[in-house]
Amino acid sequence: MSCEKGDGDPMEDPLFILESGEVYRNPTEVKMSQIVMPCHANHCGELSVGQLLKWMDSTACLSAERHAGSPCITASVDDIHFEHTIGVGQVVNIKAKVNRAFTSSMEVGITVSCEDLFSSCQWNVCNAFATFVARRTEEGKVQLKQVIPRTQTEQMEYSIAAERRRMRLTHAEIITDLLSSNTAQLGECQEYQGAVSAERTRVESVELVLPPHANHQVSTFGGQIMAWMENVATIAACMEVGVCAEAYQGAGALRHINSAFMTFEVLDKDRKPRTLPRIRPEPVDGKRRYQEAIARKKIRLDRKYIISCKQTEVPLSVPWDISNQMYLSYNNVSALKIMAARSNWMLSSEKNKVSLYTLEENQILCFKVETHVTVPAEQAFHLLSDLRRRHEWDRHYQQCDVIIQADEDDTIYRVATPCVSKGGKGQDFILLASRRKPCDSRDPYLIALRSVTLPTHPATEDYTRGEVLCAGFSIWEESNAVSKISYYNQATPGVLPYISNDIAGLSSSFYGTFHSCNKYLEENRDSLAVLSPSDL
Ligand SMILES: CCCC(=O)SCCNC(=O)CCNC(=O)[C@H](O)C(C)(C)COP(=O)(O)OP(=O)(O)OC[C@H]1O[C@@H](n2cnc3c(N)ncnc32)[C@H](O)[C@@H]1OP(=O)(O)O
Repeated sequence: MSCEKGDGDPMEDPLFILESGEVYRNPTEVKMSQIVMPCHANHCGELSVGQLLKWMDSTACLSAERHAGSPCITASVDDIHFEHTIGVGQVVNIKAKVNRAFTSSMEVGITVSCEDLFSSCQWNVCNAFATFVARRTEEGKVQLKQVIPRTQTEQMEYSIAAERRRMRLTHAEIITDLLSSNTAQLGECQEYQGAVSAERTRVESVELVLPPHANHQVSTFGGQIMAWMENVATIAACMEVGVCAEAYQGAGALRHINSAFMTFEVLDKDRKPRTLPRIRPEPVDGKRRYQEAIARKKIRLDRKYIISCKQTEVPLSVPWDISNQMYLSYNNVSALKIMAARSNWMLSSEKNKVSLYTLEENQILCFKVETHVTVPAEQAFHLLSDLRRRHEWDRHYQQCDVIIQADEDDTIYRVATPCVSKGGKGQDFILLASRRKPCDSRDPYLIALRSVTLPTHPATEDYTRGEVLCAGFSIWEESNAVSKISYYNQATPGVLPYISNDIAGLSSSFYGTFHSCNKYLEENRDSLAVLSPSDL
């Protein structure tokens, strides 16, 4: 844990001075601070996670309602990783703001930090994303107003919120696919000596919903339900605890309310993780749950590895497999969105209406080439997203083959490029191309590219294996007939030989290549059938 004194990231500051000089505060931001008292603590004297979830839910609900202007309800909360425990006497600071509104639902970003008042130390505890839905009215489903992102951070969050939504709405499908395609790899339920029967860890609690458990809409607080769930999970605790909440009234039937999977790490007296006894699952359903728990663990680890790591910490090429396809695709698109949302791009040069921008951050050079074409954005998107046609305008794409058509939006290609030095070898790249159409008029069309590794396509002697960390196109519709095309590339050592001359010389083949790109797009502006690789 690092002790950070001070005001934190200026981009995160609620009062932000815009380029126009205007002082800006996010209108949906809600902040709440609480001192942790013994009544909030668990048996270890630390703030109970359930209590924290309650506070987070209340803060986020206020933020959602401030945006919606009407009552809202918690639909779901994405995985949360709690990085630190919080002790009695410490202060919890919770900040929530609406990142993006869709139709009737909105994503609320929540950050929790902890503060020791007497030492002025503060540290991050967790970041979470919750989805709130505006309650239907007599007229039906509510159409929320759009969020207008103003700062760079807000623009990034707005843009990536669409990707997170895509992921959360397909989460159940990922688990099903992983179970059906990968059962053998997930591991069989083995017999272990001293294993504890799963039935022995079962804990049930019945709670009577009383007025203090209700929210201002006089229904049970989502956070309260999460707190009750955390309570039973703590009593049952092994590594992953499945919790199901059901409700009934009088002699009425049980109604499923919510399910959650909580992961606990048990520490020994030296605060080191303890090895826990194995679980012996019950037959049939128990074995299914056991397999599902292994699948979820794999997904959690993939998510943590691929999504939570900082760009600079992830190895350039991540192994691709069907179970992490969704996260790699997310990572691919969100990395490009983050690069595109940066506001500190410097114009290096301009020629024939093609502009070259550079950006240097953490000693990594990124560049952006921007141009306008008289081609509708959707057509440009189709033409540019089929990498097999890129040789028609980019001489670096000597050969390009589809290796895997993962789904309609994700394709893995092998691209071979000519050698750039005398007597040297050409390079080849295994690239994941992820395409996205806009969710609304504030989104561009996107084609994101990054390297992946595939056991079926190892490096060969004939080529040097190159790697792309983050590259791709964003295509904005400027009018029905005109689009703005931006090409981005984060220069890894493998890509540098192709660009260093241009950046230094501020001219030559960049402009040639993008001039050819314009020509290619304009010549194919009216081509009727543009095949996507999946049509093959
Ligand atoms: C995490 C803690 C949750 C709890 O503790 S439960 C206690 C508090 N919450 C509640 O009582 C909510 C109970 N649930 C409900 O009322 C409904 O399921 C809910 C959330 C209104 C959705 O109703 P539906 O019939 O599915 O309505 P719909 O298909 O028109 O969807 C409305 C919008 O909600 C979104 N949605 C539904 N389930 C989701 C989920 N699991 N995660 C993220 N988003 C979700 C859905 O995409 C739709 O969004 P949009 O309108 O297109 O913007």
